[in-house]
Formats: sequence, structure tokens, C-alpha cells
Amino acid sequence: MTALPDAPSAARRLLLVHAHPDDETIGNGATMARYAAEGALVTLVTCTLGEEGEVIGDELRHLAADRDDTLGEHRLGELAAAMAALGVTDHRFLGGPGRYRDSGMMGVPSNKRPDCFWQADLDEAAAHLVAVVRETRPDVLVGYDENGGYGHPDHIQAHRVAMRAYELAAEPDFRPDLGPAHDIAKVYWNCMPLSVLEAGFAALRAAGKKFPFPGVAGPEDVPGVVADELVTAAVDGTAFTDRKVAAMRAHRTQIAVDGPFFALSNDLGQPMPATEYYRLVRGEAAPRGASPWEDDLFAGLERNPTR
Ligand SMILES: CC(=O)N[C@H]1[C@@H](O[C@@H]2[C@H](O)[C@H](O)[C@@H](O)[C@H](O)[C@H]2O)O[C@H](CO)[C@@H](O)[C@@H]1O
Ligand SMILES: [Zn+2]
Repeated sequence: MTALPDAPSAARRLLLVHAHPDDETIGNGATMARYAAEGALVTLVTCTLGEEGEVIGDELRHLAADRDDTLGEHRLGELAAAMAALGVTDHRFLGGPGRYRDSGMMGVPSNKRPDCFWQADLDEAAAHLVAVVRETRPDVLVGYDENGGYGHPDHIQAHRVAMRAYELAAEPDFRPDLGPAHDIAKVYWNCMPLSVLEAGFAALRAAGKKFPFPGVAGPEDVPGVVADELVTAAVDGTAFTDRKVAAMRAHRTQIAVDGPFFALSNDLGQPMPATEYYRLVRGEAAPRGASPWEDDLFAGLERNPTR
């Protein structure tokens, strides 16, 4: 049981569920930094240690699964450094560090390892997350869409576990030993509005020869692209871009950063958005004024200290 940081019981509470160390910063780094700075209780649950990842740079390549197989332990440290950069103090691994191994990309042999997340029993994995939900009692849960954003097995499984835990945590008869039932007020899935994606890639093409990476990502490389009408919230993290960049750089084996662009180990550069987008899938959206999108994930929620 992790001691929660001291905070007024009326503090707003955000829980994020991610597949690997690095996903949280790529998708929600500015959002996490903003809410942590505003005094919210931000809890990150990461489902694997990222043991099957590729490694950027020759000097650390020995960590890879087909060499020393110590990348997971190394990425645990990268995640801790990234959380320090974002000001997030409550980050945990589903079932404890190493309980579920990174499954690798869809279709590779490591998908069949009995200890990998893709082979996990859904209700058993969800029970680990129910324990966190009932302890931290979040107002808002952030996860992936049913395709995990881009079809990676661990992302799909993280979606399934998050949505199953959302249901089970609210059931008073389910595992009362894990604490009193808790009904999360709002659930969002990470997404990227098509119009924002197109503008970002237009800026990337305009960079021309100054573009710092050998390859250019395409829209198919960006997870969770949806029509603008499906987007509910846009969280402006501009004020926290420096923290997001520092956290991206902390994930040194996975992410290379250059100016307003970043690339994964595939060396395909893509824009690094300062605003992060969300699709509400459970709960009620707050009434919106002129903007089509909420600007705060907690919009419309009373600060209920007894939740
Ligand atoms: C962002 C993300 O989910 N990264 C995962 C992903 O890594 C990609 C994978 O190695 C792919 O083969 C590369 O081309 C791409 O550049 C990588 O981002 O899958 C890894 C293995 O499951 C995982 O460790 C990593 O966190
Ligand atoms: Zn991932």
C-alpha cells in the first residue's frame, strides 16, 4: 500500500493506466504535470516494465531482451526520473513491478509467454487495479480506447483491465477486502483529433531540411486518431512543455527529442503536442461555452471529500 502524498481530502484525484513506461509521458505528460502542480492527487499505474522494447543508442543496447534482458529494470529507473520531472509522486506497477511482462508487438513470439500481460487473466489483473481505485478513490480515470490506440497487445489489454476495474470497483459485493466500493465519476480515453494531427504534420513538413530525424512519421503512427466531433476535452499543457520534454528525455532508451518533435526507436519524427486530448466515455461532460471542448478533465465535478 503506497502512502498517498499529503493533500486536502477534497483534492481532485486523477488515475491514469498505461501499458509501458513512456506511454504516460507521450500521451499525458503535460496533463499530469499540470494537475500535479495544481495540487491534485495524480496516480499512475503502469502495467509492464517494457522488457521487450527496442533500445535507442548503442551504449545501452546490451539491456535488450535478446541480450542481457535487463531493459525492464532500467526502464523502471527511467520512469522514476520521468515522474520526478512531471512532479508525480504516486506511480505503481500493476500487481507490483514485473508481475506482468511486456508482450512485445502484436504477432511476435513473446506474445505467447505465460508471464506476459497479453496472456494475463483479465479479472485477476483488474482486481489489482480495483485495489488502487478503492485506495485512491479517483474522480477521473484516463485509459486507452478498445484498440489501445494503435493495436499493441499491452495497450489493448490495459484498456480491457482499466474498463473492467472501473466496473468491478463500483460493485460493493466484489472483493470487499479491497476496500469500500468506489464509482469513478468520469472515464476518458486518450485520443488525437484529426484536425490537430493534420496541422501538426503540416508544421513538420514545413520544417523541411531542418527536420531533425531521418524519417517522418505518418498519421498511421499516431495512436487514437478520431474525428474532432468525438473529442470531449483538450487540456492545454503549454505551461508545462518543459516538464514534458524533460520527462520524454528521461525515457532515453525509447524516445529521442529534438525541438518540438520526437521520435521513438523507429526514428520516425512526429510533432510533440503541448495540448493533450481526451474522449469522455463514462460520466457527464461539463456544459461548454464557446469552445467545443472541455478544458479541464475535472470540469463539472464537485470536490467531494467523502468520495
Ligand atoms: C510507445 C510504445 O507503446 N512503445 C512500446 C513499443 O515500442 C515500439 C516497438 O519496439 C516497435 O517495434 C518500434 O518500431 C517502435 O519504435 C517502438 O516504439 O513496443 C515495445 C515492445 O512491446 C514496448 O516496450 C514499448 O514501450
Ligand atoms: Zn506502450
